[in-house]
Amino acid sequence: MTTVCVHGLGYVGLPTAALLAHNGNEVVGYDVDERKLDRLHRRELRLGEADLERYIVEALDDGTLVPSNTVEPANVHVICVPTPLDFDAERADLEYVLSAASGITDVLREGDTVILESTVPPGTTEGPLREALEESGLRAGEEFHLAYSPETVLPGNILEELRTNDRFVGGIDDASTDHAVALYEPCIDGDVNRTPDATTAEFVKLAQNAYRDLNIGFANELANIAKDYGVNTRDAIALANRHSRVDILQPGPGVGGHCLPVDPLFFAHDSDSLDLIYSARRVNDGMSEFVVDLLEEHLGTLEGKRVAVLGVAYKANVDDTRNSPGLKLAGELQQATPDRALADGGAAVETRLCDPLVDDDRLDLVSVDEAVTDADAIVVTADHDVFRDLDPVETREKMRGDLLLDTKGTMDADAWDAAGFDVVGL
Ligand SMILES: NC(=O)c1ccc[n+]([C@@H]2O[C@H](COP(=O)([O-])OP(=O)(O)OC[C@H]3O[C@@H](n4cnc5c(N)ncnc54)[C@H](O)[C@@H]3O)[C@@H](O)[C@H]2O)c1
Ligand SMILES: CC(=O)N[C@@H]1[C@@H](OP(=O)(O)OP(=O)(O)OC[C@H]2O[C@@H](n3ccc(=O)[nH]c3=O)[C@H](O)[C@@H]2O)O[C@H](CO)[C@@H](O)[C@@H]1O
Repeated sequence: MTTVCVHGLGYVGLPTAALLAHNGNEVVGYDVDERKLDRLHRRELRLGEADLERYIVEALDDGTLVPSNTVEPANVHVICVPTPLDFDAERADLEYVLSAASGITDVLREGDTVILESTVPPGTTEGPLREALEESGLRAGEEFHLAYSPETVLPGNILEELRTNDRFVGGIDDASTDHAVALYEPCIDGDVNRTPDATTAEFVKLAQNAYRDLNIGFANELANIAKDYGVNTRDAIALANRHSRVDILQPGPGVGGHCLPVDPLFFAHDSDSLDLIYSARRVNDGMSEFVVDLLEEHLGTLEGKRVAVLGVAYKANVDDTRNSPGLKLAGELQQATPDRALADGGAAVETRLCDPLVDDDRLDLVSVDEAVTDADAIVVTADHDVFRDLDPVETREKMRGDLLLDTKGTMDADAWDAAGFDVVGL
């Protein structure tokens, strides 16, 4: 039986640990966060995906997955720790990866395999990770195996994608690739593809996320252009996509999450050749300003207006607020009343934030009812099912104004229009 130690039990590591545990491996899940480990021991999982929670609990209950606050010796170490962007330095912060590596050096044995799954700049596995692991005194490629295999699951559908997505695996040599492929192949229905080396695998992961960011950026730019021509962007995109070689994504209030707004910039680590990638980032980041301008245009002025922002999760039906477009929009609305107007006795715009999926004491979140009561406008910034189910007639009765700005194109425009709303989209 293969023993595996998974380092980092977050959105990626915990499901991965369960997948490996369900497929004949003895898995220890190591995390530095004691509260997270306590919650796992108590079976308190709040992942928002019921099938995934059951799957993880099964592995915990049958003892094939054991949470631990110490790094354990294992045949395979899988690293799934965060790789945030240091926004000021515009560089990936590799601190967590290097600290995971340093934990592994204490237990690494000859013949073991280390696989990095975190999203990283090209060259990380061959460079800083290898160097950190060799502090153990063992040589990568000669005494232990080292590979990179990115995770590509889509939050909201993690279990299904974990089992069925194709994977790609790049080792620092053929034997390392063989060992990593052997770990994943029995666990997934998708193909396990070999890349020529670890750096190519790292590059491919960034290319996928940059491509998606660019495609959304194109849709967002179309939304800006369509406004100038009085064209409905979503209708136009649907028609354009009827061509078999066109596949444009959807506009929105910005690109959130911790992957698409971050990962494309990792390409800049050792390259000055980024251009489109920066443009897409600029367009996507500019969408909150576009939405503020739309609101102002339709409300006449923002001064003294009450705006209900529905959705602070970064996308539909998840609880994750990292780089949330809804929060960014609310922040920009707060800044939108000019100091001059305030000095003249004008009132600031009031925003009420609402997201029934998010449980975060640091945010001043209110119920949908509280958010819409006496509001002048609703801005929908996340396409949660729970918002789509709102009754437009009842909502209209509670409100002071009649503007529905649906940045996600998720509400039934005809029904809201019939209930007396001024329905505006992107
Ligand atoms: N969430 C996703 O949808 C997704 C998808 C694909 C790839 N990724 C990438 O996977 C990586 C992990 O992302 P995530 O969303 O799971 O992060 P996360 O923040 O949800 O979880 C990371 C976990 O690692 C733990 N940790 C930090 N340092 C550690 C250490 N030295 N040893 C052990 N544990 C440590 C943290 O306590 C945390 O529980 C990132 O590189 C991310 O870009 C994420
Ligand atoms: C290549 C790819 O598929 N990568 C995925 C991505 O996962 P994600 O959850 O970050 O991705 P999205 O669902 O795209 O959401 C991001 C933001 O874009 C907004 N959006 C989306 C579609 C659209 O048409 N218009 C929009 O405006 C949306 O609202 C949200 O704010 O990265 C993960 C980590 O690397 C991957 O594992 C995962 O495969």
